Amino acid sequence: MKQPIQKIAVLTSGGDSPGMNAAIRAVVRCCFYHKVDCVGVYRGLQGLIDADFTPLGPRSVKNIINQGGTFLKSARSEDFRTKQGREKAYKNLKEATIDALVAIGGDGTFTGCKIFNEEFNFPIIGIPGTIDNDINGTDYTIGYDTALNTVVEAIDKIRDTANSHNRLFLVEVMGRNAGDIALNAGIGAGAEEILIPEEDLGKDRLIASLKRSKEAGKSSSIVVVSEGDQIGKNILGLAEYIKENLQEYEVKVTVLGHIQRGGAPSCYDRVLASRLGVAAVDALMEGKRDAMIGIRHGKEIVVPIVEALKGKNEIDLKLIRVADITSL
Ligand SMILES: Nc1ncnc2c1ncn2[C@@H]1O[C@H](COP(=O)(O)OP(=O)(O)OP(=O)(O)O)[C@@H](O)[C@H]1O
Ligand SMILES: O=P(O)(O)OC[C@H]1O[C@](O)(CO)[C@@H](O)[C@@H]1O
Ligand SMILES: [Mg+2]
Repeated sequence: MKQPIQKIAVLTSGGDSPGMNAAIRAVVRCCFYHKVDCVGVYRGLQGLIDADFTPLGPRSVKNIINQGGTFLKSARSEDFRTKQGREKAYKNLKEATIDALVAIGGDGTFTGCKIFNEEFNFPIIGIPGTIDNDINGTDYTIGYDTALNTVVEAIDKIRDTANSHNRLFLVEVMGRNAGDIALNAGIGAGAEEILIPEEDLGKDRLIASLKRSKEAGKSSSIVVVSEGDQIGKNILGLAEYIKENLQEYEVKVTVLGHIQRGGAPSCYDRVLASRLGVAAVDALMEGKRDAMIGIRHGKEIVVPIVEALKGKNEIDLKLIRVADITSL
């Protein structure tokens, strides 16, 4: 018979994302609700290897629902990629009498957790926390909505100056290999063109489209470029290409960078994080293992971790059409 869970650890791993604190808070308070102990792990999976643990109670997580970043800190751990590192992590978990783990992070974090579970049969539930929205089995990841709002606000400001000077701006946004941020923020900010890894626009089509919009009477242009897009990977090179092939505009480049990962979480992300945090602990208490809690059609769902790792949610092709039509 399985031992009942008496102590749950929680960690945040990979790139931080707004709402991670709200998720930790929900996990801690749901542990309290179930009368099980909760332990925070500092610096993600690396903290398991270094036994960097701290006890957490409901009051340890006061006043953090509105804070960006993660008070438990995050890390990208090279050690956890090694068998030796993971053995140390397991030994530390056992010594601290921790029975289960809630891991808040992205696809890399879940990959590490899946391997760890296969090796040591250790109960883990994942919560998708990444601005990239690049995880299968959940409509949204924690931090994505806030990042979208940050990007839209920034592009709105760029639009003001682009308009005043009749300029074309290339705005690079994050998303690793996923175009979700670029596509949705691009539509929200009224971008003329959006370059995403899921659709190969090609440089010639881009130039032709920008020429058309100039001829249609537009005085400025915004091109949102996903960092993972093939022709956008070298945004400065792309700017040079546009300068050579489109004399109509003065071309400028803005790389939004890590501003997209910071800031107070939106209400949507706070609520999402709270729901997924509670559902993660509930799932562990119900005996679920090796799974991720996602949100699908507005409802919390339990997704096997292997499913969550089957690539990302497909981009909605209808959105590309919406972007094309609304930028005419
Ligand atoms: N194949 C793997 N084996 C063991 N551990 C892994 C593996 N892949 C990733 N990890 C662990 O997960 C950590 C986080 O992964 P990664 O840096 O890809 O971020 P993420 O969780 O995908 O988040 P984000 O993409 O939002 O930054 C890695 O630093 C590493 O410790
Ligand atoms: O600066 P870092 O932490 O290496 O990571 C940057 C990457 O992390 C992400 O922000 C996701 O957290 C990606 O969009 C980006 O490619
Ligand atoms: Mg990732």
